[in-house]
Amino acid sequence: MEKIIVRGGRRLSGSVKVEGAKNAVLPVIAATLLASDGKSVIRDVPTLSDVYTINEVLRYLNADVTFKNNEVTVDASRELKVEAPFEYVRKMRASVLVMGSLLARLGRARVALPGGCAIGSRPIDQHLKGFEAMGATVKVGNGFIEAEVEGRLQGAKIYLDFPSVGATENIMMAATLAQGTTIIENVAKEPEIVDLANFLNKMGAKVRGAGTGTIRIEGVDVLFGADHNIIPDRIEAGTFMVAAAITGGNVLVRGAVPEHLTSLIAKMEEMGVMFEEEEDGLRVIGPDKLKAVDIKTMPHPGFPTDMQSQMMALLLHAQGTSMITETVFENRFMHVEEFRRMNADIKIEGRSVILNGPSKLQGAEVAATDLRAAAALVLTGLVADGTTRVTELKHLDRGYVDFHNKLAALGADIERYSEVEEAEVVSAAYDLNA
Ligand SMILES: CC(=O)N[C@H]1[C@@H](OP(=O)(O)OP(=O)(O)OC[C@H]2O[C@@H](n3ccc(=O)[nH]c3=O)[C@H](O)[C@@H]2O)O[C@H](CO)[C@@H](O)[C@@H]1O
Ligand SMILES: C=C(OP(=O)(O)O)C(=O)O
Repeated sequence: MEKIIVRGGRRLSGSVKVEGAKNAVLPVIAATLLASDGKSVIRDVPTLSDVYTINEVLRYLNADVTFKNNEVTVDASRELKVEAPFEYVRKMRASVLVMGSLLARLGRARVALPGGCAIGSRPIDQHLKGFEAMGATVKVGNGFIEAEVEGRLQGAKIYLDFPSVGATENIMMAATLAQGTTIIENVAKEPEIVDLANFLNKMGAKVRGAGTGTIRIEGVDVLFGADHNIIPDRIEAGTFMVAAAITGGNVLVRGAVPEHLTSLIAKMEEMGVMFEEEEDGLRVIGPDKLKAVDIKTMPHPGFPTDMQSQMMALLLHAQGTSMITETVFENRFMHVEEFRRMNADIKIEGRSVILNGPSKLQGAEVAATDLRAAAALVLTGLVADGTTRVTELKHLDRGYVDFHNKLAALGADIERYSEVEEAEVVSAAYDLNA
């Protein structure tokens, strides 16, 4: 088992570079399947386990995929298979994003049912509702979802019950090759949706309105491979913003796009954190004392649920009582128990948590319950008294490249070990003391 070991008490300073966005690159790679002609070249791709997984899914589907030097090349011009099996979908729910592309290109797609995960039940009914509106027959059975259409998908008017990111992306991809015009209403407005629409348009699609509440897609007959640079990861940027603020540090987050981070910056400013926009990023200056604030997660441009646990770490360190309300996922408070192991004064009340700060945080052995919780526990370790050991790092590796090394370069006292290596370090320390 691998662990991150962090000792609290250092102020962070210097600069850190943000990677390409995980949540943008996964749908973009899924969209490359739409091209029956030509290669796609995707740049600024982060070396994350989720990227390796989506590449494996595409290879299984018979696309030719290479990944080196942060560049993914996909040639999907060969005959493709229609099925994404459970072994991939289990590893990463976003595998379900190949469904729209396969259905549009082949008229059929068979994808293992994703099931729930640590943050909620996460159904995909809105994705399927969209495919059905476009003329597909959808069947669920034997652990698979199968969608099929005779001839081509047909343009349709689709209203999403909730602005789901994945449903917006899957339906948008399917609609690019449909016959006629598709209008999707109440869509997600996340920057990653805009990035996907930009990529689809480079492939020859006609997508308008991404970033607003209504997207209009005029179907075309064929799409081609295209080149694309992925946008910077706003959640990774936000995580380093919290790292700077929690330690009272001064850090330049290179590549952070302030317009993608409006709600987070506003909340952190309310807490007393200062920001300076610089040419290549955003400087974050943490105050000596942070003020308590209330937060409610919402679809973009509201406060992102993917920053909820990192913000919890920051609020534990603030003066006074705060409330965080999670409205996007019904079960995204699994990390609360782990924070309690670090002496956090925090309680769950329905869909909210109440935090009393500043908690006298103590180092402890804690286990990551999901990707963002992993980062949040490390952030808490940066200010806890003593040593914190964070395990279950498979979650962290889904979304952060070299997290501990980036923090160490900013001055954090942090290492990552396998259990065997840790035992060696401890015994070497005993030898030195002997
Ligand atoms: C790979 C990726 O981009 N992941 C992001 C994406 O996940 P994902 O695309 O799965 O998130 P959605 O926006 O679809 O889900 C939001 C909410 O809608 C519900 N829902 C969704 C679809 C559906 O058909 N039916 C339904 O009820 C979900 O259960 C959840 O409660 O957006 C989330 C919300 O910003 C982020 O936390 C994830 O990091
Ligand atoms: C929840 C997340 O991702 P996913 O949708 O891939 O599980 C996340 O990035 O925080």
